[in-house]
Amino acid sequence: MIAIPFSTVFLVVLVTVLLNIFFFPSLRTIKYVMKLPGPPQWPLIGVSIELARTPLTELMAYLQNKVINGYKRVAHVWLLGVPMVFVNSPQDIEVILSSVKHIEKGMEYFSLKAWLNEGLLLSTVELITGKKWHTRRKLLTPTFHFKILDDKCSTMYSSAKKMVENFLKEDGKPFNPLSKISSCTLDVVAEAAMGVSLNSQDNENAEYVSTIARTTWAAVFRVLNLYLKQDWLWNLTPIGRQDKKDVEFLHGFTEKIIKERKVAYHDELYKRSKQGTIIDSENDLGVKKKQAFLDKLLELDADQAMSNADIREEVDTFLFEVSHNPSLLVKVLKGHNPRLRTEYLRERYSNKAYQEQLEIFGDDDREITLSDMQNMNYLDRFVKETLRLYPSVPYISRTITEDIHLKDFPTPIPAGSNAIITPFYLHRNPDYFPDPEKFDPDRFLPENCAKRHPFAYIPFSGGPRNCIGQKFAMMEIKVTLSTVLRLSQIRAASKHEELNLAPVVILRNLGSMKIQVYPRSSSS
Ligand code: HEM
Repeated sequence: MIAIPFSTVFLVVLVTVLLNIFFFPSLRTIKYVMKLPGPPQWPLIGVSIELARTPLTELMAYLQNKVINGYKRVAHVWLLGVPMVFVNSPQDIEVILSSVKHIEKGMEYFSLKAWLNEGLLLSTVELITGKKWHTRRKLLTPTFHFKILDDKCSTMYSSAKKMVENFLKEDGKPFNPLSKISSCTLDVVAEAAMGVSLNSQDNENAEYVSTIARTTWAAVFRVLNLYLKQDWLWNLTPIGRQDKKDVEFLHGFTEKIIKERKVAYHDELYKRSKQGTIIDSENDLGVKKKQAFLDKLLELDADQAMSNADIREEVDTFLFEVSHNPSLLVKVLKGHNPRLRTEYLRERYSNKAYQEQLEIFGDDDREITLSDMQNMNYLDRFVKETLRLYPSVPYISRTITEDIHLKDFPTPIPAGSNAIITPFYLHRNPDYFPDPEKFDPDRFLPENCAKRHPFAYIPFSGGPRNCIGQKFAMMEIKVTLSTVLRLSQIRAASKHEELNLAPVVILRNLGSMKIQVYPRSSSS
């Protein structure tokens, strides 16, 4: 038997491990990235060790010190061989986001893949047909048309009303509203986009909401500890094993929704065919009817244009996106802003927003309509300003497949790097938002917006891969806030200092965020 020296075995193991955990960019990418500005760091390993050690709640401050402050345009850091290029100015961000070339999502999104697969958020351009994302986006865009949303006001209003009733059951005692808001949003999206009643507000789906929170946390943990990228290594860890179970649970939940709607859809189809009316996409006048999201997918399923797995990845993606709204609503309700503190909602701003509701509805407790919403100009600015300070997507990333040449900038951002945009800091750029920490809805008066660069404010991203659900999201937020303001009064019960923001895929508060809710009397 030939004796293999221990040093050779050690070397082979080391190389295998390195090959599994390290990324190897091309020499050309390395050459150009090294020419870009950036903080002092180890070559290629970069900030990997520091990042793995940084607690989630300190991550935003860490990024600010490392790659935002002092870098008006571009800064690079390395993460286990991955070149991360932070792009900080609206002019340069526009070049990336508005391009049809740079639409491939960044490397970091791999950690959501097991759950969301090739749904719209993560899907890229297919190698063979070059079409996956384009085809799906084109298909799904009409399902968020305002004509479809028009019918959804009523669903949104009754869910919001139920949420306020649940708030009021707390009898004015301090409580964390997140789970109640999440259940309300889940119900709205399930009903409005999928045609399924979930009754989450009666506490039936609390596990789904908490599992999403755990899965997104695990996804961020994995990116920060990038040596866990390989599935075999990830599945060896306790967090990885729990994550696998969670993803199975989330998939089971969506499959149940699809199955339920499928039965109802085919029943409807059967009834119509018996009555001699066809359930197709044209109305009596021969005008193309807009279909809601899940029905559109089921129609394609019936035509065998989409498989069960295709439908599930889209439904998973849309249900995941639901988690943006609760995170935002909590921030609005809690009113965490250093300048305004606990009096924020009760006093100046909420009074203004409430006065607007009074002007529209008076004492009438009727449902809200789309045309009411068009008159809520102040509420609109209020929500936009909240999204400026607390964009629920604080970090956007793209894999760069072709060099990007920025205007008046000596070095290209080379193909093979990851371009990163941070709306959280972009929205705090004093060149575009003077005194950036000040909460001031009037920044969004038309005359003030007209002067601003269009890519200085991008809570819903921009360009071809912007948020497909933004009209739906804005509508739901406004219906919910209008209902909350009309029916109740809110006080923040925890202090601004107790806030602990962390980018857990979306921007979450890991600190305390209790509120107190009282009925709105006509005199208040
Ligand atoms: C306050 C609420 C929301 C905010 C701030 C928000 C923000 C965003 C942002 C910034 C992106 C781009 C992400 C990236 O490029 O990595 C995005 C994408 C997306 N959003 Fe939203 N979103 C919200 C609510 C929703 C809702 C309610 C839905 C669906 C019902 C939705 C569906 C999507 C989808 C499918 C994409 C991927 C689009 C694509 O890549 O083509 N979003 N969203």
